[in-house]
Amino acid sequence: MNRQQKGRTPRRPPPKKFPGSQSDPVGVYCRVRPLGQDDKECCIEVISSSTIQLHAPEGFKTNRNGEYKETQYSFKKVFGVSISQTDLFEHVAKPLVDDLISGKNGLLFTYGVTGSGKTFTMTGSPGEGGLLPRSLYMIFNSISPYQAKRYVFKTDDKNGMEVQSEVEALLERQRRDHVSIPKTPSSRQKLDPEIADMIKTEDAYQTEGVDEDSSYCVFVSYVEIYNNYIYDLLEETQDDVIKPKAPQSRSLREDQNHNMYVAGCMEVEVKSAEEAFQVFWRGQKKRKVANTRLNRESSRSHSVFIIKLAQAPLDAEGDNVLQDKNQVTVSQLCLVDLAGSERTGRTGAEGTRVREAGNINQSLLTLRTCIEILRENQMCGTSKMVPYRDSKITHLFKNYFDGEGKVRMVVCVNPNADDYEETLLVMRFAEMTQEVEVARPVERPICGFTPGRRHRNQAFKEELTRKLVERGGPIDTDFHVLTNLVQSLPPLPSSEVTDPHDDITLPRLIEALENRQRIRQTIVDEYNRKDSNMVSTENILQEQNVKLLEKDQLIQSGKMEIERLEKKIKTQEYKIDVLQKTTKNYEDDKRSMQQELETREQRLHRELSEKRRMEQRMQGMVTDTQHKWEKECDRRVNAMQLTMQNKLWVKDEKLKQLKAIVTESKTPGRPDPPPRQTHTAPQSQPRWQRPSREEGPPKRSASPSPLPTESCNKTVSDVYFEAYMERFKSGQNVMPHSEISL
Ligand SMILES: Nc1ncnc2c1ncn2[C@@H]1O[C@H](COP(=O)(O)OP(=O)(O)OP(=O)(O)O)[C@@H](O)[C@H]1O
Repeated sequence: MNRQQKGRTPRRPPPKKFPGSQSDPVGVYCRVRPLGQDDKECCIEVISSSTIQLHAPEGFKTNRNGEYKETQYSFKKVFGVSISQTDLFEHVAKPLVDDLISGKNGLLFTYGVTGSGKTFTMTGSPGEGGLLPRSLYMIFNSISPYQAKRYVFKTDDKNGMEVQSEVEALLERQRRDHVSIPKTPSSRQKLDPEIADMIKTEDAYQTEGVDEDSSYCVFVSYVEIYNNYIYDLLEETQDDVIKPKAPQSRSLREDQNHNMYVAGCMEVEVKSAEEAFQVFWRGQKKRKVANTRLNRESSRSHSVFIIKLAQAPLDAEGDNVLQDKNQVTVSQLCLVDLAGSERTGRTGAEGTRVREAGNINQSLLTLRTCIEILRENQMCGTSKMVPYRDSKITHLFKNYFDGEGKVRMVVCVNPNADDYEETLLVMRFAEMTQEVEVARPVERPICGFTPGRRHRNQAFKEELTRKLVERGGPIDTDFHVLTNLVQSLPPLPSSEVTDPHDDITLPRLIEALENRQRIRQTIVDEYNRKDSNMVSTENILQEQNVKLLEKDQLIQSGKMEIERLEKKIKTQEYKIDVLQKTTKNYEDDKRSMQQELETREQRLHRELSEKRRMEQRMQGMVTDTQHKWEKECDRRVNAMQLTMQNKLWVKDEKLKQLKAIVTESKTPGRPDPPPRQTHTAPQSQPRWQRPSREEGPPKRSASPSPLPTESCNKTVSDVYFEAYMERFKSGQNVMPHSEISL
């Protein structure tokens, strides 16, 4: 990263434009004054026509709070020490004067540390007039031929302007001349030598925006804001030298167009730049006297010089100012020399000085806060309240920031290293200020009269004079013209006849007279021709007037049509907006319903598959249970069959034994059958009686042994069991033991 890039303050994106109207950023210019004789170290370097670089002086060589040793700041334009007052005026104030004459407002203020050259920039010094005298000079240079007579325009004390008739104005002039009403300094009065050098300038700047069919009038006022109180510097006071009256503070009011103004503030009508500057100087002197009296410095108050320009169209004849208050356009240019920005601690200020510094800082801080909030509102689309009312200076200029004209600021810097810290703060604020946008003022409405009225009227008057001359009009006016005419004719030769035979003198005289007669005739013809030309020109002009009127009407109707269409567009846009919102709502609904549908479908699928699984499981269980029951039934049937077979077998066995017994008893010599073993059948024991542990497991009931040879130590049940097993092995039906009953 190179040195230049390192310290560069990052540029922010351009702010948002005003909705529906064009806007311009606050124009911030930087002027670097030359280093003072006693100043040793310089901390500022102009590195391009729009950038300056601040170098930290010796004591600040370490990086504090992450700041770089060099910091760069960019502005609309940076003027180095060699810039002349003329060039500065041309860049900074001339466009504002152009605007003023075109009926638009402007605000120009100088801002900077004490001693940085604010007053030098605004007021100037002898031989080097500042922006203020140069602006006055340009204004009067442009409007002088079109100025209204004194008191034709009259302020109404409510920030409005009234128009008086020529007669009323004349009466007022006479009244002021005879009654002891304080007079404004006349332009013919000799200029104060102190200021003569400041107002004289070779640069005859003029604006092209002057409307020749309007009449102009300039009013100036000059106020000072000290300790957040407004004082009128042009107020006429009958000062008592012994016991001077304390100056009266003025309040701020809002007019019917919501513009702020200083109530009861003196507005002086001026007819020339010299006169206006004289008024300004009177205010300056008053300021100086107040400063001496109150023991304060001029740099501790803000001074506001307001140039108000009233303009009204001439009537249809192009003769007088139109007597219609609504046709008066009032524009104003405020030239503000702000109090020096400084830290309280720096000058070791005490008591009143601390309060002063506090108030200055407070008002400058409010200015900063207002600018910050404005910028935030514009860049982020927020609508935070801008605290204009917190300070008189911001409250007075509220309209400018709300879109009442161009705002320009000249930041003055002293390259002296001692001012480094304060200059840093000033630079930051100034750079931020240029990010604020101010709505461009609207164009003045066009008046319905034909242009060129003033010239036509003047030409008509001249012609009338000439006609009067020819017809022997008023002597005092036409004598001069008549003399000129006679002088322009060739001189008559001498008519003295000394000799009766002189035939030269008379014919020469006759010839000269004939010559004069011819010239006269030519002049008369020329006049007649011009007269007829004039008539035809007037006819053409009248025709053109009619055409212009028609065009004006067309423009008016066009404007109305545009307005109507704009309204329609707005309505349609509103409808589109509503429809878009409705569509969006429907789409949202549709989307949520589709989502709901999908969720339900998924749930249904899940439930179906669950059901199928359940069915399969139930099917399996049914089959299992069926199998089990079939098996059980089979088992039970088999068991029943076995029981029955066993019973049959037992019966058979019994029968067989009985048969054998019967047969043996019939057959002699046959050995006795083995003694029949008696057994204690478990059945003999009652069913409810549990056998005791000593008795051991319940004994099987004895039954007759099928194999008597082994029956000596076997129980009947053992015998049965073995027989049963044998039968089982041989595949015969067996009877479960439990089913055996004897
Ligand atoms: N660009 C410049 N060229 C020459 N001299 C200058 C320039 N700027 C300022 N000065 C001189 O510097 C001195 C201080 O300037 P000035 O009074 O204008 O400062 P300031 O900012 O108005 O101070 P304060 O805040 O005290 O009113 C004056 O003597 C002035 O002539």
